[in-house]
Amino acid sequence: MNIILTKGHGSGNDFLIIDEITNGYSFSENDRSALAKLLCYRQGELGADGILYVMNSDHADGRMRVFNADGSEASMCGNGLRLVARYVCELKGLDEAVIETMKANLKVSRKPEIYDGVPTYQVEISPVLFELSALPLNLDQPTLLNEKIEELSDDLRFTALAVPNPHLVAIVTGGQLEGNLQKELSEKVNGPNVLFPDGVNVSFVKQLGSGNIYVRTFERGVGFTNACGTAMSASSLVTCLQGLNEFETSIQVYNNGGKVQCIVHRQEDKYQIDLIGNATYLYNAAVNVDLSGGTFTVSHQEELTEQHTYEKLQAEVQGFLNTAIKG
Ligand SMILES: N[C@@H](CCC[C@H](N)C(=O)O)C(=O)O
Repeated sequence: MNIILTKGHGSGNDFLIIDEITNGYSFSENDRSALAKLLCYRQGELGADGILYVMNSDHADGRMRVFNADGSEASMCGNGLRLVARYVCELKGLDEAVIETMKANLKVSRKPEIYDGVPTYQVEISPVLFELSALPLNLDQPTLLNEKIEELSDDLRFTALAVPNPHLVAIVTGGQLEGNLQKELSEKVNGPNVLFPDGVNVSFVKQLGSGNIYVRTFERGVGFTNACGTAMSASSLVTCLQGLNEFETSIQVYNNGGKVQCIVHRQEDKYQIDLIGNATYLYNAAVNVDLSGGTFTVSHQEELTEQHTYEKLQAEVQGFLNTAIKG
């Protein structure tokens, strides 16, 4: 089959965007998963953290389905939703839209550039659920809020939440970011295990002074990525709950691929997060795929120039992190 796609990224979390609205593909469920495994394979010609399928919705402006690089489908993707927001808004000539995702219809909108020349979108991250059954996390208690999990670590305290994909968040020190601790415990909860039967995205978060945090995430279905949008949103919320940052105030969230802003809204005991950041396109490509043989060739690739501007933002962030993260 012949497929045309656009590769893009949100904070260096990179995706292949496949437009099922205009191109009339007739993918089966197995095809979508198999395409993710084949095309996202990092050592292959394209490589990505996942595929974003952009589809028609019968009640929203568009629909997003996200498949991780291992072929599993996720209920939500924050960085990916910014790319889909841009794609749908540009396709339909809109400045704001509603995108159907697996569990919610989410508001998205174009925003002033976070950095000169960097296309910027805001997406709604919601619903937020703390019930352990929503992840699921098999512990004999209803929620886990800044508490230890003895099977995972003697020292770290975790908060578990679904936004609505599952996240496990720990606020750590600079020292705890070093070494293999995050990798080891993430591999444990994303392999066959009793605690998280569906796996979980694991984030280590460091407070960098008021209103600034650094988040590093080991993603379910992928491994370490440059950034994870839902994780940065969930982590921002956790820091507000712990009194480290403020609700209703913009938090600068630094990551290994750049920087986003999160605003955490609280209404009684309900939460919703605005995630604001880049939606950068890297190239357009056409591929010829033989799914039964598990091979593909790239027949056309057109590089875009947006990344040059993004790299300036990235360089500034890297400079800041080199000193900020050590403290
Ligand atoms: N990178 C994404 C999340 C993608 C899905 C995640 N790996 C999962 O399986 O839940 C984001 O930006 O939120």
